[in-house]
Amino acid sequence: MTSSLLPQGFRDRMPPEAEAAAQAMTAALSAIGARGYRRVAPPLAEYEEALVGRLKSAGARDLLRVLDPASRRMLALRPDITPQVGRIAGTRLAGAPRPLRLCYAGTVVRLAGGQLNPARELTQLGAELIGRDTVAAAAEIVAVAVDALQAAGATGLSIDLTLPDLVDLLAAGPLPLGPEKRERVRAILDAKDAGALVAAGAGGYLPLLEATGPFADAVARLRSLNFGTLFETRLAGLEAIVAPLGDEVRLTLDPTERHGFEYQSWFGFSLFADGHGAELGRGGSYTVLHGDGREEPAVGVSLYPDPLFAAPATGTRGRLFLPIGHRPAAAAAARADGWITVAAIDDDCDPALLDCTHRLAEDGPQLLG
Ligand SMILES: N[C@@H](Cc1c[nH]c[nH+]1)C(=O)O
Repeated sequence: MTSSLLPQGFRDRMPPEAEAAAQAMTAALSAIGARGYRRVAPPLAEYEEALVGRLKSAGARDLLRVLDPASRRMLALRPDITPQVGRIAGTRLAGAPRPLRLCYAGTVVRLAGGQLNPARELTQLGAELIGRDTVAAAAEIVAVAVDALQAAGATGLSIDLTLPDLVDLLAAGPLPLGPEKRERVRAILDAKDAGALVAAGAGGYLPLLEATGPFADAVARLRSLNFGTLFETRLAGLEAIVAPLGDEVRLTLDPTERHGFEYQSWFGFSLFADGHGAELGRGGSYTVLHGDGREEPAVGVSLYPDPLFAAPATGTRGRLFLPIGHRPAAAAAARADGWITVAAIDDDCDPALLDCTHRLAEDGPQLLG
């Protein structure tokens, strides 16, 4: 039925999913806020060029556009809130002290759904740390992401790390490649196509394809390639970023993964949780462009928590039916105690049909028989 009422990739969120979503979003945002991130709320639509112009190497991909009759200009619905936060940091908050910590939550819209997830409207919430992209800044963002996902109810987290600009780093040093060849080699590595790599004359990059998997093993394998000090600095950086995490977060490394990391620079990561095949978040280091051409380093994370919300909201005791003539003070006390109350409006109201689990009696809530 919805499919005929709503465009493909858009859907209604219904109880209990919508309730679980609201609750989990609040919990995740307060976990981020508790680490000093101030909330910003940029608009759903902007001028198209403003949406793509603020992050270095962000392309005009994936935009759902509308012609605005008022300004006669092209507007785009935001596919990602990070560039908007970059715009705010580079304009209104250009003079604010650094590092600048900002967080956000809202809806983003894609031109087309992904292979795994056909949704075109997604909830995105996240945190951006602007003014630094050091190992310490990245470590904080990873910790914030873990806190926020756990607050939203995710368990069994795993993080897949990547080095988005690895090809540029190696091409300028130990594995020389002309600029014209780099894009091709990046695409081949992304597709993990060993044959094509050799055919493209970039056989030196082959060991990178094998250095994928559990973090410690993959780092050891990469380290043994002896690609020079700059590369070694990157590996040590990754180790320092994840060192505080402890054993409860599983770690993997896929050094050549670039899909979804179009504007990230030296560091990128994706987040997963038990029971959910789809990625729950993604982040990394990037560059904010200011109006005067200045570039500023930043690191951040965006969570896409929709898959977590299929579970019913937790932390409430149940739905308590309030019969006609109940004492309002008793009902208020029950709500304060975590009950959801559903009051009878007239004698026709049936507690079972109203999804109630309990009824408010003289001596308190009673299980409905
Ligand atoms: N907004 C990016 C992730 C990100 C946040 N900050 C830096 N990178 C995404 O959704 O892919």
